[in-house]
Amino acid sequence: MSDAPQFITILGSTGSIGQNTLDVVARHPGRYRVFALTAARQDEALFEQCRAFQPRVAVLVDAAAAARLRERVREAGLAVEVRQGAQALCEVSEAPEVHAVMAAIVGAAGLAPSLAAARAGKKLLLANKEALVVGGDLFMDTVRAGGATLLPIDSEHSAVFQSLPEDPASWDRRVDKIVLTASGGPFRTRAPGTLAEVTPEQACAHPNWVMGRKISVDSATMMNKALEVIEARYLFGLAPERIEVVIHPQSVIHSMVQYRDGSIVAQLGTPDMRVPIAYGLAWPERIASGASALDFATLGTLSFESADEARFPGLPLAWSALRGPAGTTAVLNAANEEAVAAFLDRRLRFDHIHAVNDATLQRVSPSKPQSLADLLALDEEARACARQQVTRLQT
Ligand SMILES: NC(=O)C1=CN([C@@H]2O[C@H](COP(=O)(O)OP(=O)(O)OC[C@H]3O[C@@H](n4cnc5c(N)ncnc54)[C@H](OP(=O)(O)O)[C@@H]3O)[C@@H](O)[C@H]2O)C=CC1
Ligand SMILES: CC(=O)[C@@H](O)[C@H](O)COP(=O)(O)O
Ligand SMILES: [Mn+2]
Repeated sequence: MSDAPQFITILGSTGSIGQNTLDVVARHPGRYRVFALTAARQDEALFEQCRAFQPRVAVLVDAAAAARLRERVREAGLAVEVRQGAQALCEVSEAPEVHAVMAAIVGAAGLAPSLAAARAGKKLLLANKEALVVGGDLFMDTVRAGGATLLPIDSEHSAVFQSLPEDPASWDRRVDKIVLTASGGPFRTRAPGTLAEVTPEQACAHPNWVMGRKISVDSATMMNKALEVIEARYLFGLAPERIEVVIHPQSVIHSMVQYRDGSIVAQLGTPDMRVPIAYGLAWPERIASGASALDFATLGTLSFESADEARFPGLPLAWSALRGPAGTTAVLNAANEEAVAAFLDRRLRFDHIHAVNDATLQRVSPSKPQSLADLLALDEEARACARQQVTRLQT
């Protein structure tokens, strides 16, 4: 590495992953500088980050929030250029000064700027799993064509990446299967018959991780793991049947790779996203993350169980969507985003999230998406269908 600091764009800097990324960046001021910080509408939080990290650019998607931030930045005399709108997210992802882009927007809204970073050949640190679930092969083709370096930030995929051999060309030959661990979420032992009554607050109370609301609900339905199976399929190129899920309630083993000879290599650690973030930022080096290491003397029992399909009916949708025509995973993602938003808004029962996803998959038939425009059109078609299902289930 040269001595000059590397410039980083953090998409979704006000979120859980964004804040953890800034925590790691702050520990290494000589190594990293912030080029751009972005958010949807939280101008107060973004202003505080601008004061602390002095980025060159700050982006807000919401116009009124951007106007407020521009005014605050001017009053404070900060040398930060404030830009507004979704196109500005792509501009700060592909800017020539930028070395790495942390993709930490939640949902399909992160697809276009992630693709912009990939096309521009950046080091792309991918937390935004929905972007890959929607983009699929087109996403991976863009990474290859752009000469980008794609590093997974999702804890399970970082664990798999750390457990795989260095040479991707040998993965298919040497690896038997990938085993993703799942916590089982807050309702792992709750009677399935009572899931109709759970509240957004209960669903967001993850047992091991502090995360944004959307992914927390996904963990509670195990749709997070379904999205992660799809994410693993595209990242690592193994057939879907060679990707398994096991419930491991302690979230200490972050995932595993089983080799042809029966050996299993795993990555372990305390549940702290600063570890995969620091790994991705510094790869192939290792830098301090701020996380504490495991203490085996006090760790206690590590346990494992299989996922009950009656309790978690969304999990098998990962494999069925991967078996469907190209674009099916984008339909599943769009339905789930709409269903989770409706649940968080108290317009949909928790156990109806799966009903919306399943019904949307049955009603929307994708034709092979060839471009970002095709994907966005498919995403919108599936959302419209999912919204109809939400309305149907309300009445
Ligand atoms: N949190 C975690 O520990 C983990 C998260 N991930 C993944 O990382 C991604 C981010 O998750 P998390 O940090 O929890 O999410 P949060 O909800 O905490 O943060 C989301 C960020 O994205 C911004 N944002 C939301 N909608 C838009 C939009 N339409 N356009 C532009 N920006 C937008 C938000 O801005 P604003 O604040 O203004 O709303 C915020 O900065 C998700 O894909 C998630 O699945 C993966 C593994 C672990
Ligand atoms: C931290 C992280 O990567 C999350 O995706 C986490 O894994 C969620 O936990 P579960 O989905 O296993 O409950
Ligand atoms: Mn994860």
